[in-house]
Amino acid sequence: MMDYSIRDQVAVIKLDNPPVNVLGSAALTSIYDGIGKADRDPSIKAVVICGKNGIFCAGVDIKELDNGLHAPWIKHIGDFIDNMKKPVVAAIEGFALGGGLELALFCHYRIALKTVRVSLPELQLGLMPGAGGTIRLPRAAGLNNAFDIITTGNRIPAEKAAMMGIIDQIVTGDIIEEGIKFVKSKCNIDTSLVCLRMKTVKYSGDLDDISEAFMTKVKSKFKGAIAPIVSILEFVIIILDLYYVHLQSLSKNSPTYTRAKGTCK
Ligand SMILES: CC(C)(COP(=O)(O)OP(=O)(O)OC[C@H]1O[C@@H](n2cnc3c(N)ncnc32)[C@H](O)[C@@H]1OP(=O)(O)O)[C@@H](O)C(=O)NCCC(=O)NCCSC(=O)/C=C/CCCCCCCCCCCCC(=O)O
Repeated sequence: MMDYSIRDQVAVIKLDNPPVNVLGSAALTSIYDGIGKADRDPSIKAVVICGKNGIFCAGVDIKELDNGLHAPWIKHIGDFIDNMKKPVVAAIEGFALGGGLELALFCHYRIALKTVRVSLPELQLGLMPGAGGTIRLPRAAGLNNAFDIITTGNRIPAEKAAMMGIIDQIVTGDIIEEGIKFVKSKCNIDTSLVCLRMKTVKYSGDLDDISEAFMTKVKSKFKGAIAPIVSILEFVIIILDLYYVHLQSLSKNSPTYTRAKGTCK
């Protein structure tokens, strides 16, 4: 499910679940174990996560979702990386889709070949991007881009993703070599400064206007399946309301305040 190797004090965790490196229970366990091993090993200075077979990852194994994925749930990997002092880079080729993009967003950095496509297609499958996509994508790409990517499921080419802030660097050549070179240059960086979860969401305009506009768009697009879509979007909106930072400054009459307050425990 995963190859673990060490190159020049960098741990290389290579997903190996042919043909498209989906994340089932066994793959998730091996990634979690690999990251833990790299973190505990004092000789390791940084980590590269990449995929075999010319693809980073096609997401969570849809076939396993019916039966329920077993621990460690993908979010545990994100929680672990969030607290790591050693930098972790996702070295992406092919596709990073759904949980695959969410795994990449857990990492401190993302580099990609020009031919890469990324997306969060969960909504089209009746799922929500519940492995951190709703939290991290807006922090990488800004609110409008994130809503657009989440609600359309469109595959975003690498260069556009880089302009949005999802990809840190486009590279050519061998993606693993590039990953090692890149992450070695980040060994002295305070990872908490590049941890997406710690960042605030950039947006321009009024939060209520932005969210209502997207809600209207989604309602018209998913006719007949409004309830789950709306609840997914409500979830996204509530996260984006940034209660910790933003709630205090909202007018008590704002719909955003009412919605967030009612849901925030
Ligand atoms: C573009 C592709 C990747 C490749 O295309 P191609 O080369 O043409 O190959 P294919 O023929 O399409 O595929 C080859 C085979 O692989 C199978 N395949 C592909 N993708 C998957 C997949 N994701 N799962 C299973 N199997 C897959 C395919 O069927 C072929 O098999 P076979 O040869 O026919 O047998 C292309 O394949 C493609 O586009 N794939 C689909 C990509 C996709 O849609 N990905 C998204 C998957 S969903 C996901 O990732 C979801 C993530 C988050 C889930 C959240 C769930 C809800 C959470 C609840 C919230 C509450 C939790 C709170 C917990 C807490 O707080 O703690």
